[in-house]
Amino acid sequence: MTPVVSLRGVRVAHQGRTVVHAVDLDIQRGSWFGLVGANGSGKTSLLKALAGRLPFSGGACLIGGEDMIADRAGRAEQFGFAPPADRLPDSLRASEMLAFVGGHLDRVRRNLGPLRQALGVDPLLDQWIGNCSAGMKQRLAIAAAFAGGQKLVILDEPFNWLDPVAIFDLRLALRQMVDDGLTLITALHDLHALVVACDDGLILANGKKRIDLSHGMLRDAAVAPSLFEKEMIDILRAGAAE
Ligand SMILES: Nc1ncnc2c1ncn2[C@@H]1O[C@H](COP(=O)(O)OP(=O)(O)OP(=O)(O)O)[C@@H](O)[C@H]1O
Repeated sequence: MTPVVSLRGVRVAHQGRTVVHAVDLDIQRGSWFGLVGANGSGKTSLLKALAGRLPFSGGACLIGGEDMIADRAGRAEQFGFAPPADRLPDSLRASEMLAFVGGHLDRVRRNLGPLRQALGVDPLLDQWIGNCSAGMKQRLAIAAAFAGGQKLVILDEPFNWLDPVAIFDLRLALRQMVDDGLTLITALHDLHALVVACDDGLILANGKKRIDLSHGMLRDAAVAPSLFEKEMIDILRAGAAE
């Protein structure tokens, strides 16, 4: 099967310092890809570049078979991307922010599908964003990534700040959307979420690919999660020590 996203040797730099080094990855359409790595390992930089919020400084980026390495605006159109929850505009109501992203609130509601219920979006719509708690802002940031209706969505640590019920409901709703054709790419720190939700993934260490997490590895991990956790922690510790 041809991957919908294919990266070859991509690099990302901040102020001339390369923080993502020659990463290769392939993501299949209708799958959930999990990116794992230590703090500062380059996950956000890689995801922002893929979503067109940063330039790549080298490599090849094929999306739907089209080379988009130099087309930041094109990548930004292709991907729904959650803004950082603490950067949402305080002076807007949630409904205004979501309508701004999605064009019209009715369209936003349709695009959210099962997330509308899972994130409890409706009771938040009339709230001023500046009056929302950290978890409420996180729900709105995730909703913003889906408001435009893209079939490729990137979420950077989506479960941060959410309460246990919201984490559970969000995971199930996202999985349902992936099973219905969404391609989802998430940075994750939670190895449990990686195992129960993701189809494939990779571990980044110091901006380099450490290992691919294949579908088979993640299915085996679901059978022996403690063993998998220990192996992953050893890999992450070794990567951080290099
Ligand atoms: N705006 C920036 N300007 C300069 N350097 C940056 C900037 N953003 C990130 N970096 C650097 O890039 C490297 C990778 O950071 P990045 O945020 O991509 O890591 P991460 O894996 O997402 O980390 P975390 O798990 O803590 O969110 C770090 O060394 C960081 O200091």
